[in-house]
Amino acid sequence: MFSLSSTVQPQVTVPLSHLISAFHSPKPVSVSVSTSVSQSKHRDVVPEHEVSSSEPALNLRDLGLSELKIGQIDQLVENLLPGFHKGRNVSSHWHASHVSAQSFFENKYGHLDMFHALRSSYLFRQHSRTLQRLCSDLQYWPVFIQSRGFKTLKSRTRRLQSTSERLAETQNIAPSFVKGFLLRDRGSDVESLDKLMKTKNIPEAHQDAFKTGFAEGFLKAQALTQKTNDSLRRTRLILFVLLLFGIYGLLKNPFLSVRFRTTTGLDSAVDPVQMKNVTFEHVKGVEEAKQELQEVVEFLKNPQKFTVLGGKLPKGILLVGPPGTGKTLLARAVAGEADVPFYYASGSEFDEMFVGVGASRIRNLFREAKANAPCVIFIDELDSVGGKRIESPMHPYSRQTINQLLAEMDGFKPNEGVIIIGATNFPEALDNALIRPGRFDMQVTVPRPDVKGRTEILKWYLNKIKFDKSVDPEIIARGTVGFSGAELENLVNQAALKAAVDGKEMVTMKELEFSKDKILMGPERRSVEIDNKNKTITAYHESGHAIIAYYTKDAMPINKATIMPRGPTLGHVSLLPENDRWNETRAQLLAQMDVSMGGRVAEELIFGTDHITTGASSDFDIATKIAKRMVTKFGMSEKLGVMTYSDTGKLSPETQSAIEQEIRILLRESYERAKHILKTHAKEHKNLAEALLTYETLDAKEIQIVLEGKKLEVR
Ligand SMILES: Nc1ncnc2c1ncn2[C@@H]1O[C@H](COP(=O)(O)OP(=O)(O)OP(=O)(O)O)[C@@H](O)[C@H]1O
Ligand SMILES: [Zn+2]
Repeated sequence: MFSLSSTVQPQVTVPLSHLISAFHSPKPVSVSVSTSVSQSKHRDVVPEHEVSSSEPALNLRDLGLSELKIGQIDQLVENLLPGFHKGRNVSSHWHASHVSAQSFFENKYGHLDMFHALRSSYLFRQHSRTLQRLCSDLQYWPVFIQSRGFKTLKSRTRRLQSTSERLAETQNIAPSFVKGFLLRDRGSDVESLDKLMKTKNIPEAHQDAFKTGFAEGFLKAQALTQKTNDSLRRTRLILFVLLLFGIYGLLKNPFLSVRFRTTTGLDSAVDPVQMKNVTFEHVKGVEEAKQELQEVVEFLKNPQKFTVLGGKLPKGILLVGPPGTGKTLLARAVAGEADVPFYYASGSEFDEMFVGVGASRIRNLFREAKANAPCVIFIDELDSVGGKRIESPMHPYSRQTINQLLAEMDGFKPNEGVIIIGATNFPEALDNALIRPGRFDMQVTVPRPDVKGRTEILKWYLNKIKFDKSVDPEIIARGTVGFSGAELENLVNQAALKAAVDGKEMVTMKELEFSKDKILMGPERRSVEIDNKNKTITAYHESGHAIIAYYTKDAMPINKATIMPRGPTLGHVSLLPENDRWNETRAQLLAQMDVSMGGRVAEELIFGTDHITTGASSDFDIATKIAKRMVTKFGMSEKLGVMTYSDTGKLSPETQSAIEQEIRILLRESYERAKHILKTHAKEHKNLAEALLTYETLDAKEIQIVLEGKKLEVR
């Protein structure tokens, strides 16, 4: 029985739409008019169009409803669409063509095609409310209209195609939830129902009831499938929205986006770094470089001013200097002073193993920069991208990358407002094409800071921490010859850390000295147990150096003496030049040799020739180097004259032995002078060694107190 009780009805709303789309045959009606009439009788030969015109019946059979009695179908439709039958005969402008189609149906099946009405526009006009209500849950209106469209277009052209092809077609064009229904193996469904009734020997009288029951079950199953499909669709939609949000978030988050971009490689974008907070004020001890870059700042501030006068500024500026001297900082300061975007790139970023990636990164960088001119592009480690174009398996595509860089630099006019600043530690490694006029044609040297520069840098970084009034940055600056800005910053930072570890409130000279020694000679080795004998030898050895330094006129002033093991040494004496030495006199060089000799002389005098140690080897290294340079480079040997001897290995044996002879004499004389001083100041030597054994480390003032024969205050 087709009982569409109120409890079943909600479920029926689902298959109704199926029924509608399945039964819907919206091919142009005029076609079916002309063909159906003329060929409807030839059953055995089934021409193309007849298959089409019988499509509704096929669909009915799909449901196993083909043999339902008219009365039963009426009942079903009445239950689905109350009042439907009353309005059936209302004419519409489509009506005429429907009649012919209907008459064909009638000829074929012996009854009227009730469901035909369901498909007509008339139905919607008359029963829009009811249908709307039925379909509202899952919004079938659009679905219905859609299915109408695709059927019209496709069904006519592929009628003779095999079933499998049809299925494939259906799969492509049908809305997903209709597919399940359409894909059903039509023939087998019908057969199985008919077969079932035969095999079960169902009597004629009960066959109707059986079919009704079957149809009911079918409708329920369809409802269930629809529900499942629907919730699946909803889940998919939610996942899709979540995915979209995820991608959006990924692109918005700067940290993630950077990572994302670097991994995408080819189309990686470049973001400028605005460096408003970095100005020339932040870069200390490189006054000349700052002055040279000042005009670039002016240009970036006002490019028109330069263009009007016809002046041309360099496109590229090469900052040359050792690591950590502030090249990056200077470039940032240029952008900061001019208040323009700063694009940072490191040469190694362009050095890619993959073809074209490096070149494409350069392209992106310049494209972005040009769009945001005036601006500064900074390429750190320029030598790793712009090095001499040597083919190497490690950098297979470097040639491409550097060619791209050259092309980009040629690609814009000098006054376009883009300034490229490159930095390198090895200018000689750069490709010549890069440093010719029109590319990096301006070179600015950024040297290691001198004592004044170092003092300024130390003051600058000391001002960022808490430090004691007694701290004299100049003393530290004098003891840190050759330190770069970065190393001095590190020194101050290490001192602050040391003070914090020791629980001090402020950084004093002690911490600064400590961190200086740590950087110069490695960390202290407090845990090393040194026996008293070795400690004593070390104390006399170091005191020997200190005594010579103290009593030799041209030696550098003493800064500190210690017998605390540090790095590879057991102790050391540090001397401070009053100033950076640009030149050294003969007397100063000899004094340095004498001070070096002091250690071994002390060992020999105190412990005897048999007890001298290996500890003086590095002292002799220093002394020998000085002596050798005096003879072969500085023309300071009377015997060998004012002449330089660069490659001593290629010299004649006589000259070689003459040089050796001279060096030996210089060293022996130095040794003798040191011996003389130590013999003369044996008492002071002993006092100093004992003070070192007691206090381990003595600074310049304490050394002076001891050597003057006064007593040290107990620390
Ligand atoms: N002249 C300086 N004045 C102040 N700070 C400096 C100076 N030089 C270096 N520094 C400090 O050291 C840090 C590192 O310096 P920077 O990166 O600019 O050196 P660099 O010359 O570019 O080194 P590299 O050649 O290794 O890239 C800077 O961020 C800054 O804190
Ligand atoms: Zn020594």
